[in-house]
Amino acid sequence: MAPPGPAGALPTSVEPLSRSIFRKFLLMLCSLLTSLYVFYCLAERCQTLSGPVVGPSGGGEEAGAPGRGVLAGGPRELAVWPAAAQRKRLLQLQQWRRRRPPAPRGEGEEAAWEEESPGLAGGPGGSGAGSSVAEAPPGTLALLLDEGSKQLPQAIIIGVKKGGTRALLEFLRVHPDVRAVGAEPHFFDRSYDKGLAWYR
Ligand SMILES: Nc1ncnc2c1ncn2[C@@H]1O[C@H](COP(=O)(O)OS(=O)(=O)O)[C@@H](OP(=O)(O)O)[C@H]1O
Repeated sequence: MAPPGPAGALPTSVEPLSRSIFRKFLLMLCSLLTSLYVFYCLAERCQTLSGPVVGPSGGGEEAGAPGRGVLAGGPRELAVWPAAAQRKRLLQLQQWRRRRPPAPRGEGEEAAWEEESPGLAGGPGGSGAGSSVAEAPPGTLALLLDEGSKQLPQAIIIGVKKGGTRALLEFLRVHPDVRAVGAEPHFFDRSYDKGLAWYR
């Protein structure tokens, strides 16, 4: 029979075991923290990236065939972008209307308001030397012209077939103050008898 070991023999056999568990725990904690940090960095990077401009999929006249030479993104994509910009501008204008001081007002009040909202102070509704539509945020002009309501167009592109009218429309559409119909309405040659109510 083996002689009993010295006092403390049991703790020495247990110690390496707990040490290895502790080391594993540390390793797991480190890898968890590293993956959390990587995830955090990626999330931050995603926020700073601009979102993709994605148009609704599907064919149709507006979708445009490849190789038509309009823009690399294709007409569908361009048709979507103004809608997002419009929503943003609508919000801007709503904020601007909320913040606009009631008229009439004194010179002091106006100056204070213009200090508070320098980017919007030039919008219509303001007065004085600094007020002009050009100083308002982009897209304000279209909103102030009651964009979204049923109106007759302010400009019409007329052209022969294969004359490059689609390309012109798509390039104009890029501007945030330009709102264009999706498909060609063909009012004057096909739907004139339906009247202006149809055209609006
Ligand atoms: N800047 C410029 N220079 C030369 N050619 C151009 C330009 N812009 C558009 N295009 C060509 O015009 C064709 C499309 O014209 P439309 O948009 O009027 O076509 S459509 O009739 O409405 O279908 C189309 O030609 P095809 O590709 O032969 O169909 C376009 O490539």
